[in-house]
Amino acid sequence: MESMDSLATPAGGVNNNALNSDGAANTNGTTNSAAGSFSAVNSTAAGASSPMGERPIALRAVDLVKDYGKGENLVHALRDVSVSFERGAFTAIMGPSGSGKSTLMHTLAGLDSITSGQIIFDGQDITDFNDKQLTLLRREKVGFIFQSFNLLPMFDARQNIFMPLTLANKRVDKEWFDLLVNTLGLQDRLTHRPAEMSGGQQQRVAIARALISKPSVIFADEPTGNLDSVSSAEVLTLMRDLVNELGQTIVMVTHDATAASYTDRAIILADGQIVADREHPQAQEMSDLLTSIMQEIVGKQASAHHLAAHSVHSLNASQA
Ligand SMILES: Nc1ncnc2c1ncn2[C@@H]1O[C@H](COP(=O)(O)OP(=O)(O)OP(=O)(O)O)[C@@H](O)[C@H]1O
Repeated sequence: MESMDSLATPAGGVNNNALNSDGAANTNGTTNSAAGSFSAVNSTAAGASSPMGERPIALRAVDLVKDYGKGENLVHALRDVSVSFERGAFTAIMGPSGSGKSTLMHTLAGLDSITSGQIIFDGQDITDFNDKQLTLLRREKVGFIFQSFNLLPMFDARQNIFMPLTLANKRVDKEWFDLLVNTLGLQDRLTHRPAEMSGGQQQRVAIARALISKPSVIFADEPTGNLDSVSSAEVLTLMRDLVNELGQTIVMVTHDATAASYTDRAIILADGQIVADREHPQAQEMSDLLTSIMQEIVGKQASAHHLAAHSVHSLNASQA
């Protein structure tokens, strides 16, 4: 098995290499979504067709540290994480439970404060942003997709999609709304409330809601965690299309190696650090990698227990 050290990329797993936008779709074997396609959209800002090495960076973390608690309760959730996310790339954040995936996503999205380090969002250093600035950043530049959809049950699909604009007191771009609705195949669902829709349909509404304000980055937290395999594939294909055809930047936390295979790149965290960084991840490769990382963690824990037990035994023996 590869050691964790050898799995890690140099300099904290950062890489500014361009991702091959063509290869991602091809190697993942994804097809155009049944629901529609974004081909009508101008993708100049996308960078989706940018040659290798020329994509701008949408989001960057430098030496990011996040601690929770104090003293005995101190937890190092992120330990000096440095990573860049290219504009127009679809990136998966993976890792065992408790490895820091949510913490990384929340800090990058300005939802959670950091202990030290720096976060550069769209060229802006948001590290010292106050609450008001962070609220504005989240409203204007960030879209969220959640495992549990988080749609408001008393509102229909149209009202849910409009919600970020309603809250920000902004006008709806009718053309953009129509494009999203057509592309996501929601034309005949707009007057339905969440309870009247399938999980896949609800998640498509949530994707439209995340996109309505044209965010710079979309953060998706286990977006297929509550979906069956058919709906998962549909949602992931749509997300892939958003990246390929709109140049949307998406950062997705997932446990699912198949979901990761739809992305351009997968980063694996273990114990608050990046231990692997793969372009064009394949499902089997990611599954094997995660298994080996878990085995390494279990092995370390077992030897720590063994060491502790041995120390206690030696102490008892010396006192006898
Ligand atoms: N609010 C908090 N207070 C104290 N510790 C926390 C808090 N949030 C997270 N942690 C700890 O930080 C570490 C990283 O947690 P995090 O939720 O980011 O991991 P994760 O990889 O997203 O886990 P999971 O896959 O189970 O959601 C864990 O040890 C967790 O217990």
